[in-house]
Amino acid sequence: MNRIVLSATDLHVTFPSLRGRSEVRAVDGVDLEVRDGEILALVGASGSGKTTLSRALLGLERPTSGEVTALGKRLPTGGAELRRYRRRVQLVMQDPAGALNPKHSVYESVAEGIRLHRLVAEHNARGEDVTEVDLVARALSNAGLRPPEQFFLSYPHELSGGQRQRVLIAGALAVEPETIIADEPVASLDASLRGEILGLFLRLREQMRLSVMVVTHDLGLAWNIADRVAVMQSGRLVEVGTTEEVLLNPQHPYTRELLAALPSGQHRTGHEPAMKESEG
Ligand SMILES: Nc1ncnc2c1ncn2[C@@H]1O[C@H](COP(=O)(O)OP(=O)(O)OP(=O)(O)O)[C@@H](O)[C@H]1O
Repeated sequence: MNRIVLSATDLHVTFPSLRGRSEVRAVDGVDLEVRDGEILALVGASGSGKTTLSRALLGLERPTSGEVTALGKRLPTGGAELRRYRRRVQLVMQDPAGALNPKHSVYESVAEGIRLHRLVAEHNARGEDVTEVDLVARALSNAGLRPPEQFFLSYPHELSGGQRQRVLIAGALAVEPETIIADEPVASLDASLRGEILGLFLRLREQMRLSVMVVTHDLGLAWNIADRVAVMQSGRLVEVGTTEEVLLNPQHPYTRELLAALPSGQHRTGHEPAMKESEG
C-alpha cells in the first residue's frame, strides 16, 4: 500500500454556540488518510464540514480533539515547524474567492511563497544554481502557463478564469509541496476549462507524484479524477472507498441521495471521456 502522507484520527472541530444556538460539530470524529500519489475526493453537500476538515488538515483550524499527522509526524501547533508543514501541504482555493491579489502581478503572486520559504537559498545550498526567476518560471510552466515569461507582468484582470486558476496552482507548486488540498478548484469554470484544470491535476500526480485532496460537492468531478472518494455528512465521513465502489455501488443512503441528485444517468455512463489537458 502507498505510504500515508496525511491523516486525521478521531478528529473533532466544534464551534462554540452563538446567541443561544447549540454548538456546531463541524467535524465530528473523522478518520481519514491521504496516500502518496493519490487523488482523493472529499464530497458532501454545503455545510457538511468539508472546508473545516480541510482547514484542520492544513493547520489553519485547531482541532477540538483528535490528531492530524503528516508523514507520521503530528501537526505542529506553531512557529517555524508549522510554517514548514504548511509548505508541504498547500491549499489551492478557487479564484473567485479572492485568492489572487488583484494588485499583484503573476510574478509577484508566485514568488511570494518562494520568498517566504527561502527556496532559492535552499536550492543553492544543495548546489543547484537557480534564481527566483527560474523557480517562478518553472512553477508557471508546470501549471501549464507557457512560455512562462509571457505571464510574469500580467495582472489577474488581464487573464482568463482558467489562467487565473493556473496561477493559483503555480503558487502552490512553487513551494514544492507533497500534498495539495484543492477547494472546489473548478467550480467557477465552464465545462472545457474544468476538463483542462482537472487534467492538469492528473498530470501533476503522474509527473510530480503529488497527492491531491479535492474538496467538492460535485460527484461528477470525483468520478473523473479521483482514485478514492470520501463522503461527508454533518461532520462525519459516512462512506470511504475507491471511486468505483462508492459511486457505482454506494452503501450509505446519503451517498445514494447525492448520486440521485446528479443529472439523469450521469453517474452510470461515465460522464465525459477521460480528462485531457490541451496544453499539458
Ligand atoms: N468559524 C465558524 N464558526 C461557527 N460555525 C462555523 C464556522 N465555520 C464553519 N461553521 C459551521 O460548520 C459547519 C460546516 O461548515 P463548512 O464550511 O466546513 O462546510 P462545507 O461542507 O465546507 O460547506 P461549503 O461547501 O458550503 O463550503 C456549518 O454548519 C458551518 O455553518
